[in-house]
Amino acid sequence: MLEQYDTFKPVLWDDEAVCLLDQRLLPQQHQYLYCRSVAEVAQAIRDMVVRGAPAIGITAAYGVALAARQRYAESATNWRDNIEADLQQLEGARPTAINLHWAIARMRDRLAGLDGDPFEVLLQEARAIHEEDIAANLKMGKFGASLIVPGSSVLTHCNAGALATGGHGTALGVIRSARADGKLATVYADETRPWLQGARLTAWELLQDQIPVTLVAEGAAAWLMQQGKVQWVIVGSDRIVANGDVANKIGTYSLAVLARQHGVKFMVAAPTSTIDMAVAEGGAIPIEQRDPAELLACGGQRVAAEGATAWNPVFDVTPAQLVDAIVTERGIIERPDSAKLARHMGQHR
Ligand SMILES: CSC[C@@H](O)[C@@H](O)C(=O)COP(=O)(O)O
Repeated sequence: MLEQYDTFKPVLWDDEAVCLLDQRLLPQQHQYLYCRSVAEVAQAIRDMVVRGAPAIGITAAYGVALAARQRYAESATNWRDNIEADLQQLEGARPTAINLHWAIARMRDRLAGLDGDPFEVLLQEARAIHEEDIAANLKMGKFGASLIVPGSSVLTHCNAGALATGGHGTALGVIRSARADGKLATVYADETRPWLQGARLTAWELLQDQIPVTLVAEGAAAWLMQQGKVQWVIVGSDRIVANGDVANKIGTYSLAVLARQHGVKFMVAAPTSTIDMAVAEGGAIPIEQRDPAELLACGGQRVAAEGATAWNPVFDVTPAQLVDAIVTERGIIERPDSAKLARHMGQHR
């Protein structure tokens, strides 16, 4: 399935290395970065070579396979103890996306019972995580598209596409499916400062699939909605917690407030690997703060006045009350709350 599915592949395994389409360089350059050690994988996640919650989970899973090969070669008896430092290094790469922790926890469970050389088994587990993510996105794309009335226009934020996942995408998976059903009029994409995931990545990715896209500055969203130009905001998520609160790219919360004000529907598309039932409410989600320099510059060029400082949280939390639908590979949760999330995740209350 992996081999046939994508027109481009953000994450690949290539015998000796985890190969990452360097998303810092898109859309101008299409270059793969080869990571041959777990330290290189963790660095690539920290530096945004690969980004998007499911994609960093998949990358880390391949990173665990790399680490196991190395640790087993160093010591066939102590590799299981020694690999723990590698797992922690990967977990520490980015704090908000739960998929990273979910994937490493699954790899940790898998390696616990292994005898002999662990590499092949762990590589298969990483491939399974990768393939399951694509399958989940294809399903949620269909569920999400079923909510959209023909002729609708949508606004998306950041990049929650194939680039951010194993393939197909979450929010962009819904958009791809709705477009294939002939339901979509216009797709608007926020440019998404400061990394410009919307302008650089979402626009590029949609155009690869011949889906026209219209960029807007974040500041244009209120006016776009006031003018009646969109019926849905569709976003992905880095972590959905037990009460239905949603962490996603900074600016998502503003869109949800604006959507409610203007009678626009708000959809979150994410696999169940993004749902963290161990956290009760959004206030407890760790929010990544990145270097203020990312905000003070654009395209590597300082734009802010010398002496200005910046505050750079890169995610925010949208309260569940502002969400009309969470869509996963299992189905649709309308107007999410704790009881509905628990039912969806098979936890009886
Ligand atoms: C399917 S991706 C969902 C989210 O990870 C995405 O919307 C997002 O916020 C990505 O942030 P990024 O900082 O680019 O990793």
